[in-house]
Amino acid sequence: MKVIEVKHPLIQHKLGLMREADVSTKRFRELAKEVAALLTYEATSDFEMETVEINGWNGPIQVEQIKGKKVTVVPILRAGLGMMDGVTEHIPSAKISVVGIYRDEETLEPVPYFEKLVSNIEERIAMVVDPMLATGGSMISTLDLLKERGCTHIKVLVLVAAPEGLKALEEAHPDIELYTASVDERLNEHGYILPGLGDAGDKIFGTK
Ligand SMILES: O=P(O)(O)OC[C@H]1O[C@H](OP(=O)(O)OP(=O)(O)O)[C@H](O)[C@@H]1O
Ligand SMILES: O=c1cc[nH]c(=O)[nH]1
Ligand SMILES: [Mg+2]
Repeated sequence: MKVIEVKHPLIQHKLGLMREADVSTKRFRELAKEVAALLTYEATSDFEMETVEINGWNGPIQVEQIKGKKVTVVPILRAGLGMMDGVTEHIPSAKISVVGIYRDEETLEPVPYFEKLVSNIEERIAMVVDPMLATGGSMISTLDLLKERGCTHIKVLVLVAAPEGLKALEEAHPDIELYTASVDERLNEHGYILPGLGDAGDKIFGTK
């Protein structure tokens, strides 16, 4: 599995602001979107290009365009919705495939509850977004589902990843690429990432 921890100053600065204990819902939501947009910039840097001829102001010219597969963004409900607009800011034509999974607070096991994928998803690059990769269970379950539906080209974007989650994801899905703003230290005894962000879903939706 290719893990890219993006150390760009804008990303690191914004992530630092998100870690403030008293960050407001509004600010957290804005920053989640901004960091997602910056991760998208990095995650699309290997998209294949082709030269095409167009009519320029002074006659025919050759320009570079992105070639080949189209994109579907896959937000994992709920918290993944907080990153979705950051991705579509740069890829406005992307179709959206929604996966609903929550993590059981006692067992930490993923519980799937919703799925609405675009048709012909196998023809698209899937860009899966979720702010937190903790045990990795929710992401592994999502990627299991996407592969069952035929996806072969998957990029994962998370704001913060725990080493434990990265290890589990590597074992389950070694073929994917993961982009993150930070590989944090560890999980605590309740499965929360340290130093982490706290409960990202609650912070984005204001449910606490
Ligand atoms: O790697 P894991 O151990 O599976 O944990 C990470 C998951 O937990 C959070 O979702 P949560 O279950 O809190 O749902 P929510 O987005 O609705 O708040 C987070 O957004 C991830 O989906
Ligand atoms: O640290 C964590 C772990 C799981 N889910 C979150 O929102 N935060
Ligand atoms: Mg949550």
